[in-house]
Amino acid sequence: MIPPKTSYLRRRLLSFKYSFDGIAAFLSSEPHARIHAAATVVVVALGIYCRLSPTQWIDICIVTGMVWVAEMFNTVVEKIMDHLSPDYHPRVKWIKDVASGAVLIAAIVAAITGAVVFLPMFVN
Ligand SMILES: Nc1ncnc2c1ncn2[C@@H]1O[C@H](COP(=O)(O)OP(=O)(O)OP(=O)(O)O)[C@@H](O)[C@H]1O
Repeated sequence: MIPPKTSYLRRRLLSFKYSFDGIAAFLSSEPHARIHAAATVVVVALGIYCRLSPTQWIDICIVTGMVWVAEMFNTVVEKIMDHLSPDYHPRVKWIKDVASGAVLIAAIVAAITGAVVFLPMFVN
């Protein structure tokens, strides 16, 4: 917790630090996160190799970011539910399944976008 008398600027800097701590915790504790990181590196390398246009880079950045955000929120939902309700409960199943469905939608949209951007460069 940030002490109440901390200056505004220092509060903002500490908030950034905690956010980066969260990203580092996600990367170090979740195998899915490392798979996403590897996939992101491959996509960026492919984008550089294919000399994507600025618009194509924006498309790829948006869908890649969507997958990261969905996966991180899904993980948070899982952790919250495991903490609050470790035993089997149909409502927990509903909550976890919907959160996981959000990740699937983001992944499908990313896959379609990736195919639309990259496939024409290799098929012609
Ligand atoms: N406490 C519970 N009560 C009811 N169903 C649960 C519970 N915990 C898990 N499940 C079911 O098992 C599925 C997987 O949940 P789990 O917490 O193991 O996620 P996971 O396998 O780590 O998911 P991911 O692959 O997204 O990381 C859930 O989507 C849900 O259907």
